[in-house]
Amino acid sequence: MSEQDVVLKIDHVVKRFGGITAVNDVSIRIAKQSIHGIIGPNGAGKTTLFNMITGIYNTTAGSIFFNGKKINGKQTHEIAELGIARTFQNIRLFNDLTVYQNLLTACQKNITYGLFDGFLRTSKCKTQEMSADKICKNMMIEVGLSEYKEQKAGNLPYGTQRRLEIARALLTNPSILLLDEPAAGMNEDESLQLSNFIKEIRLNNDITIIIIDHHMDVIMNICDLISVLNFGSLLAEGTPKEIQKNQRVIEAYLGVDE
Ligand SMILES: Nc1ncnc2c1ncn2[C@@H]1O[C@H](COP(=O)(O)OP(=O)(O)OP(=O)(O)O)[C@@H](O)[C@H]1O
Repeated sequence: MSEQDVVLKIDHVVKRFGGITAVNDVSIRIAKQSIHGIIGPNGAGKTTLFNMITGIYNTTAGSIFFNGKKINGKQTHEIAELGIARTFQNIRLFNDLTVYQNLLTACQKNITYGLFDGFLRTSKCKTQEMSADKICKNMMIEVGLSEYKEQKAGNLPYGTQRRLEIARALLTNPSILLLDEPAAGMNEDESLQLSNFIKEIRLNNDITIIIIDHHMDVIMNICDLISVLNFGSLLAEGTPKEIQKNQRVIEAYLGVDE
C-alpha cells in the first residue's frame, strides 16, 4: 500500500492503564475507501484502539496520522471535526426523540443562527432549518428510515436502531467511520442485513469504514483487510481468506492445549 493510499496510519501505538498494557506497539495502515476489520478475542485491545483514534484516550506511546497529520493528543471534538465519526458498543441514541429528531441533532454543527434569529424567524434561520430538514430527509431515504420518521428511537427494533445510529454518524460527513461491534446482539438475518447496509454505505459515500465485531460472518463478508489483535499485540493481518486459514489466529480464538 503506497503512502498516498493510506488514510489512517497507526504507528507503534501503545496504551497502558497502570500495570495493564491494553495495546502493545501496534502498527496498522488503513487504506482509503476500504472496509477494514479489527478482530480479536475479548480484552485484545480493540475498543482501546478506537478510543485512541477518536481521542477519548491519549496514546502512551506511538502516533496516529489521519491523511498524514498527527491526531493523537487532539480533543475528541477536534478529531470529529477533522472527519472521524464513530458508533459505540452500546447504542447511544436519544430514545425519547423521534428518528427525525435524532438525525437533526447531527446537523447542529451547520446551524449558526442565534437566539435573535430564531426568535424573529429571520431568513438566515429559515434557510438553515430548511437545509437541515432536507439533509435529514435525504439521509432517511438513503438508509431506508423514512417510514420510521416520527417513531421514537427507543421503540425501534434493534437492527433499525443500529441503522439510525450509523445514519446519524454519517450526517457529520466523515471520511472515516468507526463501527464498534455494530452486529452485537443481532441474529443471523439481522447481521446479514447489516452487512449489506455497510457495503451500500461504502458504495454510496467517499468513506473508509473500520469495523470491530465478533460476528465472523459479517467481518468475512464485508472486509477488504483484517487486522487481528491478541493480548494487545498485532497477531496477523490479511484478507478474509488469509485470516480464516491463519493457524495463529485459529489458535488465539480456540486456544491451544498445553
Ligand atoms: N479505562 C480502562 N482502565 C483500565 N483498564 C482498561 C481500561 N479500558 C480497557 N482496559 C483493559 O484493557 C484491555 C483491553 O480492553 P478493550 O476493551 O480494548 O478490549 P476489546 O478487545 O475491545 O474487548 P471486547 O471484545 O471484550 O470488547 C482489557 O484488559 C481491559 O480490561
